[in-house]
Amino acid sequence: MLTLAVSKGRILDETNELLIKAGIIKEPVIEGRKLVIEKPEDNLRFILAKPKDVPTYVQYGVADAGIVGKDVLHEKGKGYYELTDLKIGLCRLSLCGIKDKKNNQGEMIRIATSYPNVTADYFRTKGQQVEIIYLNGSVELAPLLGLSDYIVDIVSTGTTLRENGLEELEKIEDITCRLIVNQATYHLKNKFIDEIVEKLERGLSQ
Ligand SMILES: Nc1ncnc2c1ncn2[C@@H]1O[C@H](COP(=O)(O)OP(=O)(O)OP(=O)(O)O)[C@@H](O)[C@H]1O
Ligand SMILES: O=P(O)(O)OC[C@H]1O[C@H](OP(=O)(O)OP(=O)(O)O)[C@H](O)[C@@H]1O
Repeated sequence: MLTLAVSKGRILDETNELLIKAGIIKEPVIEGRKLVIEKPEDNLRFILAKPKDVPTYVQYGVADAGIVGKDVLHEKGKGYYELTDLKIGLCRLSLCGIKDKKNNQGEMIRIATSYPNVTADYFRTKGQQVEIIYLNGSVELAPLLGLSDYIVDIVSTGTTLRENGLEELEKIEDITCRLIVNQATYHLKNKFIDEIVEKLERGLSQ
């Protein structure tokens, strides 16, 4: 039996589609109030977790493996093996700001984001000092209200930016979901993990 932590919310439908296509499960994992879902017929148990918590469950070994976006992994660091790019949950992390706005020279730039580590890495690489303001969501509000000069956030269709008079200035990275595996599980249940990876890769190429 393998325990798989999957992300609740917007990527669950695509996750189900891929797991079914790969022949790993027969019926979808349904998001309701039940958070642990047993699928003895597939020799699997699913944990429905908040995306940002998936790496924690895997790192501590209460889940053997997990499916979660690269944005979360980049932000939360290591402690697990990242095995497969699942090519679902496609979006990008970008630096965005108010259309055509110029900043005052010489002032420290403020960036609002839910991704403070990714943002800090990005500006460190550029050699630019910035002030990072953490927000949980609706980050696009920050430049509109004068809380920040820019934001670093997920862009998918670009609708949220457009509807708020913002523009994408620089893409930081493309995001897709990854299969991550607990390090001990990887060694102890190697055959099962290899089988899952093989099935996923076959599912992806269909
Ligand atoms: N347009 C998008 N906006 C946000 N996340 C997206 C988008 N497209 C794909 N994703 C992926 O989905 C994940 C976020 O899923 P979701 O929005 O359900 O979680 P959340 O941010 O925890 O939600 P909530 O807003 O309820 O706190 C991201 O980590 C990212 O990998
Ligand atoms: O380019 P788009 O297709 O408009 O998608 C991007 C938006 O979607 C996400 O927000 P979400 O809906 O998760 O809400 P949040 O702002 O509360 O995180 C993200 O943070 C952007 O705001």
